[in-house]
Amino acid sequence: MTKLSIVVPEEMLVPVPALPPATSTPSPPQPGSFPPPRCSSSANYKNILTHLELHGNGGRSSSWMETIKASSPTHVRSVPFLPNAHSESDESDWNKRLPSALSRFDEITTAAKGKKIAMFLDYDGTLSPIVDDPDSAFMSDSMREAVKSIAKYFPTAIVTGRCRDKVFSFVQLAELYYAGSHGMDIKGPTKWPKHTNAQAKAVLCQPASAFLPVINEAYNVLVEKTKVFPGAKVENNRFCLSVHFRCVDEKIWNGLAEEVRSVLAAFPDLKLTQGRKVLS
Ligand SMILES: O=P(O)(O)OC[C@H]1O[C@H](O[C@H]2O[C@H](CO)[C@@H](O)[C@H](O)[C@H]2O)[C@H](O)[C@@H](O)[C@@H]1O
Repeated sequence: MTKLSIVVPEEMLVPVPALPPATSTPSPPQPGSFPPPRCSSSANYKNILTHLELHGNGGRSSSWMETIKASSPTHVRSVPFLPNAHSESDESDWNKRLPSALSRFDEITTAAKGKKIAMFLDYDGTLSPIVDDPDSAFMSDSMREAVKSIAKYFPTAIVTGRCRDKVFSFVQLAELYYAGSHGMDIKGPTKWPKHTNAQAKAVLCQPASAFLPVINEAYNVLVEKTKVFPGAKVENNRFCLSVHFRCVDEKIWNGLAEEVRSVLAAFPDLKLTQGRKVLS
C-alpha cells in the first residue's frame, strides 16, 4: 500500500470493538432483478481465497470444481472452509494454526507495543455478508461504526477485489484507505483522523491504468459470451473483472469456466484467478 509513518503510542494500544457479525436483512426479490429466484441461500462466512490458475487444461476441471465447492459452499455451514478442508478436524487444525485474534488479545497488545499498527480489512464476507447479488452486499450500520472506531486509532484500509468507488459507496467512511481492484487502485483518506500527521500526503496509486482499454474490451466480450449461462453476471471492477457464478446451475460451471478461459486466451495481458464463486 503506502508507507505509513505513524507511530502508535502505547496508550493507544487499547482494545478496539470486536467487529459485529456481517449479517444481512433479506429483501424480497424484485421482478427481473439479479439473482434469478431459483438461487439457493448463500453462505455467511469469511474464507481463504484460492487463486487457482485456470490457464491451460490437463484434467483440472474436477479439482477446480472441488476447490470451488469447498471454498464457497452453496449451503450455509456453521464453520468456515478451507480449499482442502472438509472435516471438523481440519477445521480445528486451521483454528490451531490461525487462532482468533480476539482470543489472544493480550498477547497481541504486548507484541504490538512500540510498533506501527495498521488495519487491513477485506470487504465481502468480512464487513458484509456474502449475498447472491454483488450489488446488494451492504454492510450494517453497527459494522460501519466498528470500522469507524478502529480508524480513530489506526490507519485503516479496505482491501478488496471490488471497484474502489463501489466499495466506498458501501462503506462511506472518508477516513479510510481504499485498495480496490485487488490493490490496483489505491486511494488514501479524504478526511484525516486525529492520529495521522497533518502533513500526510494524499495517496492515489493506479499502476494498471494503461490496461483500462484492454480490460474494457475483455468486459464487453465476457458480457456477450456469458449471456447463454443463466445466472452468470459480469462485474466491471475497473482494473479487474469478475464473472460471478454463484447463481449459475452447478452443472454448467465447467462450461462457463471454459468459456471465460477461452475469452481470456485472446487477452494475454490479463490473468485469470478464482475467488468465492467468482472468476476474476
Ligand atoms: O476481495 P473481496 O472484497 O473479498 O472481493 C472479492 C469479490 O467480492 C465480491 O464477490 C463476492 O461477494 C458477493 C456478494 O456477497 C458474492 O455474490 C460473490 O459470490 C462473492 O465472490 C465482488 O462482487 C467481486 O467483484 C470480488 O471479486
